[in-house]
Amino acid sequence: MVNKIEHIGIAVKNIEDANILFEKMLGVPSYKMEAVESEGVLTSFFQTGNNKIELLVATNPESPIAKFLEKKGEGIHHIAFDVDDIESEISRLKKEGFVLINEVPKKGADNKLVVFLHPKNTNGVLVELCQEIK
Ligand SMILES: CC[C@H](C(=O)O)C(=O)SCCNC(=O)CCNC(=O)[C@H](O)C(C)(C)COP(=O)(O)OP(=O)(O)OC[C@H]1O[C@@H](n2cnc3c(N)ncnc32)[C@H](O)[C@@H]1OP(=O)(O)O
Ligand SMILES: [Co+2]
Repeated sequence: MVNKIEHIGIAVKNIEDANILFEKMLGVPSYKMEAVESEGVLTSFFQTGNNKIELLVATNPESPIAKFLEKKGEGIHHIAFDVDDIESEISRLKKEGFVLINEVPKKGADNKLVVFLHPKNTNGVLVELCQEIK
């Protein structure tokens, strides 16, 4: 079951500047900054009500965020959904014909297991599924 939107990922060039901007915009400070080496990203999370924003800056030139910024500039990078059982969602979505970028869940930020669906058959939207690590 795909539940609520877990976070919206936004690619930024400078995380310090973006933190200041989003704190002004949302009226709350970032509650957590966390590097995810495997993705070559440093993340910064904001929460307003039930909504989360994940700011992402590249920590190396091979990072997907570096490539995205080069190609498209700053902006919305992905939409993440909360799921109860990531393994069953993987098999369900594969049966539905979606292309998974990683078929084995990997450790994401904010204590989650994550997989990504390729934007080529999601109407151009990079979709992430997140399961809370209990
Ligand atoms: C996991 C930590 C954290 C968390 O929440 O816990 C994160 O969210 S980390 C986020 C960063 N990690 C990822 O994005 C992993 C999944 N992404 C990838 O594997 C790649 O970025 C991929 C496969 C989506 C694209 O990589 P590729 O090397 O193929 O780049 P191209 O520029 O050649 O793109 C191919 C094609 O896809 C379009 N594209 C790329 N990125 C996006 C995007 N974010 N949203 C929509 N579309 C995207 C790109 O425009 C190309 O389309 P084309 O029509 O061929 O121009
Ligand atoms: Co994310």
